[in-house]
Amino acid sequence: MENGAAQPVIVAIDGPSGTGKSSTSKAVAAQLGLSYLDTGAQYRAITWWMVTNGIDIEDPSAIAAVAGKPEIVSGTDPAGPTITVDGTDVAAPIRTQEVTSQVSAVSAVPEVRARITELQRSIAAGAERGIVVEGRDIGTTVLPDADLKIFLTASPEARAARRSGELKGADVNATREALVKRDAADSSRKTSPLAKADDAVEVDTTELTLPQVIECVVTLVEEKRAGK
Ligand SMILES: Nc1ncnc2c1ncn2[C@@H]1O[C@H](COP(=O)(O)OP(=O)(O)O)[C@@H](O)[C@H]1O
Ligand SMILES: Nc1ccn([C@H]2C[C@H](O)[C@@H](COP(=O)(O)OP(=O)(O)O)O2)c(=O)n1
Repeated sequence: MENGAAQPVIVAIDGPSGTGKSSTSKAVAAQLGLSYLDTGAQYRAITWWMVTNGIDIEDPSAIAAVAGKPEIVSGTDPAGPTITVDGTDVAAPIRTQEVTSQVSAVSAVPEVRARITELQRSIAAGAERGIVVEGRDIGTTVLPDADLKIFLTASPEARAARRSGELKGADVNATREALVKRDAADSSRKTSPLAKADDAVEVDTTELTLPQVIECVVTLVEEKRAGK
């Protein structure tokens, strides 16, 4: 790699839940010495704040009115990503079932998306060596000029099995249903829905191991850097 080190590289990784975005993005960023941003964690953090402050999640105008209030800070070291809201570490509470079941409604509100998108762009612009940003609308909306766009997919069965494994034996069928419902909500919202960018490389991870997916993405980044 003659010229790789100097140029910051921006990698966008999108896809539905359980396709391997977080694990792949973190590992690719660590291997290549890049920063890492989990944009889902930011939407979860603002959702946690809404829930904690008793905002009516059924009322988009109530959410919009306070969307600018919480201060969300993301630490972008892939070896130990962090997330705080108004200085409080929320890494654990943003993963509760309560937040997971409300996050699609909160993240569909345009004022929420505008706020979080601005934050994401400024984090990406400040990453000196480059960054891997994962989410749902990174390649289409947040960073349309990314150097490389990946869209991860996997069958609902594979995704549910992976997630229920994580949730220590949660029922696979219930997990699958919740997953499919959230995908439908995320894909059908008006403002920047979950979608594959026209110029994204689609990688179906159903039959691939995590190390295989990581190797595939690292190779694609290295090819980009080498100008292929
Ligand atoms: N290709 C794969 N094969 C098997 N398990 C995987 C694969 N990719 C990810 N996983 C596992 O599936 C779970 C969900 O992965 P994660 O990276 O959190 O997905 P996402 O960020 O897309 O929701 C994690 O436990 C992860 O270790
Ligand atoms: N760029 C993004 C990232 C996430 N979201 C929303 C929609 C998702 O259902 C939630 C949670 O995302 P997250 O990546 O944490 O979800 P999973 O880890 O895949 O379960 O946030 C979004 O609207 N736009």
